[in-house]
Amino acid sequence: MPTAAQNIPVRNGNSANELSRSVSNSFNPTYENLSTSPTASFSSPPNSYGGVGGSRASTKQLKPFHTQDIKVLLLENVNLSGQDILRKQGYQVEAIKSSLPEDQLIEKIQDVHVIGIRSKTQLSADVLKHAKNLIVIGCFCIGTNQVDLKFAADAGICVFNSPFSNSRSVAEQMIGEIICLARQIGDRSNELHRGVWNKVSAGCWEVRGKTLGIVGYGHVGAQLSVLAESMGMKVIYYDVVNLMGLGTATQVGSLNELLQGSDFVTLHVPELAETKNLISEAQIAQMKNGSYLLNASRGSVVDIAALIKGMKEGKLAGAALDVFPNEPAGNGEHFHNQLNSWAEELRGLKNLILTPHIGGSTEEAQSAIGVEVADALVKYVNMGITSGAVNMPEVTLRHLTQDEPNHVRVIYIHKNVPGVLRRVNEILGNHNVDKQMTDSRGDVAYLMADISSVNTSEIKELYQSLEDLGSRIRTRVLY
Ligand SMILES: NC(=O)c1ccc[n+]([C@@H]2O[C@H](COP(=O)([O-])OP(=O)(O)OC[C@H]3O[C@@H](n4cnc5c(N)ncnc54)[C@H](O)[C@@H]3O)[C@@H](O)[C@H]2O)c1
Ligand SMILES: O=C(O)[C@H](O)COP(=O)(O)O
Repeated sequence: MPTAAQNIPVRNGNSANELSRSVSNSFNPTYENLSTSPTASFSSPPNSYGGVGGSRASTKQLKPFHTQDIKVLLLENVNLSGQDILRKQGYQVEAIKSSLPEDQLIEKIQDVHVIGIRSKTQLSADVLKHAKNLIVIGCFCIGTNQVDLKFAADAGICVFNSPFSNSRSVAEQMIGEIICLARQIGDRSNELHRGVWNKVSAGCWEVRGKTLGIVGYGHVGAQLSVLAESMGMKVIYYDVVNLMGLGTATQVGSLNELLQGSDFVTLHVPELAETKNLISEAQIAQMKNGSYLLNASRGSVVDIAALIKGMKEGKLAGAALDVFPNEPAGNGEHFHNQLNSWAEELRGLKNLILTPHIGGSTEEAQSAIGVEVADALVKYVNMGITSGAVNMPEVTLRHLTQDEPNHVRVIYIHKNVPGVLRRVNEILGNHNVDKQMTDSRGDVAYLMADISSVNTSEIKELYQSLEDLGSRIRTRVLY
């Protein structure tokens, strides 16, 4: 088995590197040569990568093929911490600061193996169907609503995110905004920036003793709950799941109960069909007169026309919006009616804090997310490990060691239908299956097996036999 580029026979005057590149260019199983490996070379990992479990000295680093062939596209200014991890693997990394218009995204996604995005880039089925080589998507953020997770799973594309690394940052922003709204600090600051001294106390309040109503008591909501209580606020929350309240926070039985009892309402639910316009005219009508509404979840969760009405009528004393139904691809002067029809009207409202989706935008959060998601991508690309995946079963195996030179790791993503394991094990059965794990999630199942005593020619045969099964979604053989 070739274990390094220099061991590969040189054909047609090509250098070993050129050869290894040419054999591994096609990553998609539907392509000739393709593969995820039968014809590929093994390259030693850079020192940066510690692998999974066990001591570094004994771990055998698996690579799907020559790392230089792995193309990674990172959009939306993914933090350098993540870019560095991927570059140190030797992958080809292109990093772009903004998201891309759909036509450019489709063009670029066609030949990448890995894509990293944040909340803005829409990876719909229409886009993903062009991604012929894509094996994995990294959402360098919490939300994954921007990705068609089902389409991706059915196409054998694994999706990872960072479930909580920016939760604290969002919670702290909420605390800052709650105080700013209660004291009208945004308006006073804007006035003074214009040269106007306007010292008022009317309609300005302490937050101590006021009730905060949190809708969605997950990672962000729970962090916020603790911070708010420490400032002397009473916390109630509404969630579709029964959850234990932190401190003295109390769960209420309905959204209306929360709206009726809160001085401040903050929204921390995911974007779902059920959360679209969760807060509209009828819900605002339930809120206390002179209360405040804050949304840092997704733009679809609040009906903005209803919010504008509530603000103009004085039902709401203030609001803070960090997210919007349509958000620009990058930085610049974009917040006008062409983007969202009510933008100018919003800009004219008093005691309304508008922020450009920065809830998770802190140095701490972005650098932690960069490391977390890039690590998950490397483990998936190099070793097939799906721990933390949001659309595939979570499957992992103890690592192979240097003492196991003729072992290969087989990954078989397949339709979750009866009889597949029997057929796969018939194929693997000519070898010793050292360890194996399989799990399913919905229509898709993921099998990982380490088999021993496999020679180079057998790898291709093994691969082809698995590819020929009708249940196949994607086969990868790593060695
Ligand atoms: N503004 C930002 O920069 C920023 C940063 C992080 C997260 N977010 C958004 O905030 C959302 C929440 O983040 P999180 O980490 O707390 O998510 P999470 O998954 O930990 O928590 C979400 C909670 O909402 C609950 N929920 C779901 N549907 C609900 C409904 N209809 N009514 C009430 N509760 C419901 C869930 O049961 C869960 O407890 C994310 O999905 C993301 O869209 C925004
Ligand atoms: O889903 C998230 O984590 C937040 O909405 C932040 O998204 P961003 O990384 O695009 O700022």
